[in-house]
Amino acid sequence: MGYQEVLQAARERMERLTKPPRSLGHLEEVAVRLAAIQGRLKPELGLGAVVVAAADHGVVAEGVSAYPQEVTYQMVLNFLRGGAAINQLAQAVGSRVYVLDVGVKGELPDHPGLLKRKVRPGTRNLAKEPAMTLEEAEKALEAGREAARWAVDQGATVLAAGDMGIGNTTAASALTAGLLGLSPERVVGPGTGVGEEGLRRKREAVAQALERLRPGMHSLEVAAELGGLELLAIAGVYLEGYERGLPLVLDGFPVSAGALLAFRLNPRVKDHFFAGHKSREPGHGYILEALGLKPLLDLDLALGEGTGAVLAMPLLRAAARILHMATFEEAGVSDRP
Ligand SMILES: O=C(O)c1ccc[n+]([C@@H]2O[C@H](COP(=O)([O-])O)[C@@H](O)[C@H]2O)c1
Ligand SMILES: Cc1cc2nc[nH]c2cc1C
Repeated sequence: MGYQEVLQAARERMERLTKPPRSLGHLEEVAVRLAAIQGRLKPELGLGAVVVAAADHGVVAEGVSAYPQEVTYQMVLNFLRGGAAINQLAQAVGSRVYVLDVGVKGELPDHPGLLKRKVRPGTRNLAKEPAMTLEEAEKALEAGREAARWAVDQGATVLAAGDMGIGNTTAASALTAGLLGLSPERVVGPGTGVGEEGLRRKREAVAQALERLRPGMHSLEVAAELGGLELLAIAGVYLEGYERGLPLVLDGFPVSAGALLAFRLNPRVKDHFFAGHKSREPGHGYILEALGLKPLLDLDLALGEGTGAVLAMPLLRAAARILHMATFEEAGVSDRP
């Protein structure tokens, strides 16, 4: 049975389960979509994994972040030592963390939880010139695919992407504006917390980058122009995760910008997408709207790293169990007055 047939059969089963219709709210749609993705009426989720893609951004030279560039490198070390939010939240929900260096400035140590696939030490400044070449974009995408294969081969049954990159909300804003045809004013937000002046510089940087786009450009060319390397890797994580048949959980703004790119490269990935949460960053809402996704959580998070995605994984796991409930007929429960 194909995706649509299982989806239909799961919807029919949902109507016969021992509960009033639609009483499990949005989790019911999550459950039937999980059934369709897994091709079985009683879906089940085991191990979860998050691939945290990290890279630096030349656009930090424009003064667009509240933090210095070296925080990217320092936070990757923190991920490897288990001291970051994603480590603790992933541990709390029983999810694995895989770190991917696709463009961090500086030499990182070898570590069993780190895939070293640096394409270049950070993007070029997207306000002034293309963030990367098309060849570099393709390499970053492939690095994300490889990281996803690593996670799946180690037993992941549900996959998320996370991001780390000082300056990446500027790149994510540019990519979102470029792919959706939105103005910088609508998509640019405070990121790590820049003030009014910083916001003005961010909007200006995005506007300068958008001027280089030409009608009819391929999505991958747009992404190479705007960056960043980790956003391309994230698109690769989702494309590979889709091809391996896994449910895919989105995180906040930068991760969702990568997911939007994945959707443009293969629209079918959307069947496997779940929006983990709604970020505080204003541009995120436009992406979720464009993808037709309803976020599972709304906790005022604005961290990234995949935190909102792993927090939603227990909800997905629980939703899958709904289809294991007894039907009215099986349980001998009356279903009419
Ligand atoms: O996930 C989000 O929605 C999100 C919102 C704001 C900031 N971040 C994180 O903060 C960093 C980018 O912020 P900035 O201000 O340096 O562009 C990057 O490491 C992201 O993971 C993430
Ligand atoms: C400390 C810190 C941690 C982060 N995690 C993701 N983005 C981040 C940005 C900063 C500044």
